[in-house]
Amino acid sequence: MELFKYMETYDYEQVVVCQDKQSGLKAIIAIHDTTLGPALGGTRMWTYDSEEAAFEDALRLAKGMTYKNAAAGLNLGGGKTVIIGDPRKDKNEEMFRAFGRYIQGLNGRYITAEDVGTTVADMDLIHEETDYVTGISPAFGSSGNPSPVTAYGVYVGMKAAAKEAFGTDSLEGKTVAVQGVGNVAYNLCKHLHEEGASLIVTDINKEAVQRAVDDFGAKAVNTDEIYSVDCDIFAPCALGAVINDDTIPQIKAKVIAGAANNQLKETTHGDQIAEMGIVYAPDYVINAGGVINVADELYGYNRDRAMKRVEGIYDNIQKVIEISKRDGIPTYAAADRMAEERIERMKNSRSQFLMNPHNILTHRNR
Ligand SMILES: NC(=O)C1=CN([C@@H]2O[C@H](COP(=O)(O)OP(=O)(O)OC[C@H]3O[C@@H](n4cnc5c(N)ncnc54)[C@H](O)[C@@H]3O)[C@@H](O)[C@H]2O)C=CC1
Ligand SMILES: CC(C)CC(=O)C(=O)O
Repeated sequence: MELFKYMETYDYEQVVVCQDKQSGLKAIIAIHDTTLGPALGGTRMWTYDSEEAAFEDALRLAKGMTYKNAAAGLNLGGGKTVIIGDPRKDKNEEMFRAFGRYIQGLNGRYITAEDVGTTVADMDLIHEETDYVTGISPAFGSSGNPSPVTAYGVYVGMKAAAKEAFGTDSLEGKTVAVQGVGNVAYNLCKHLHEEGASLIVTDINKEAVQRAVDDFGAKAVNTDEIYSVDCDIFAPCALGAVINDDTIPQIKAKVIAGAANNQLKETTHGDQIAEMGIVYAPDYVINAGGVINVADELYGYNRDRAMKRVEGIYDNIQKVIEISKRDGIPTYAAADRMAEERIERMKNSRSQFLMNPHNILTHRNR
């Protein structure tokens, strides 16, 4: 990858590479755009096949956060971190504290939270070094683990997409195929099960699958079978790029609505599923519940206020569908248009993010 060329093409502001020999920290903080406010986005810890793959993931995820935060109406820009390593084996206290110092060094331009491979306990360690972290333990006046709230947002967004595809937003009797039953999807399955949906699940982690089978009567399938199962709704809730040339011909679902970031491998795949008549709930619109919840910490966390805003994901998915019909474009492009228009409007009134008292996480107890 030619980093500067890539940054220039997609308008990235900053990429910070962090290395701490003692703890083994190797992290990439990507800040895409701070027009709307400080860049807020989670920290993913994952074993990447190459450094290039880690850079690509950080960059793509950071840009996704710019669009997610803009589309959700938050006064936040987009950024994301990836830490290279195995979250089951390579974590230690010094690593997250060293990472916290790097975040502190950015002086509020970037605020972190959980993502795949990181937990509330990791965020608490980061908080030892910086206030620019959300999703820490509720004892600090924080919102805690964002995953259940992300799941609730995906659930209400899925209902809005179902209304478009099936004429009703009831999910009772619908079959939902869920790819990955981790932190978000387990909670999503709970909502779906409670409403009377049938579940088909897969995961590379056998214990996660067994839990969904035991708790929700889900049917388990192999990881490569999930695309082709007979279902009404496909919910990608693992990693990105799963809507691609190989998988699209297998998909029988009428709706794609899930938590995973960057579900479309390329935008052309969004065009293809639209041509097939599939209602696609754009990933960054439907999975904004977690960031809406943690962002509420900037105002002194209020769960009722945050949850009310998360419920707005239903309306936001409807709005995207309306724009898609009005302008004759696929839903992914409609979501991009909605986000870009908001950023553009704000760009006219101010450019780069400047620190002000509302962006400092001073409302919590230490
Ligand atoms: N946690 C949150 O609040 C948010 C998460 N997301 C996105 O949602 C997705 C899921 O996030 P979490 O539930 O937090 O992560 P998680 O790590 O708890 O769950 C992901 C699950 O996917 C499984 N998985 C990985 N590769 C797989 C494959 N090829 N096939 C089947 N299963 C596979 C993993 O074993 C794991 O159980 C990620 O893409 C994340 O970026 C988006 C917004 C917020
Ligand atoms: C987990 C969220 C709090 C933020 C994030 O990184 C995301 O929405 O992908």
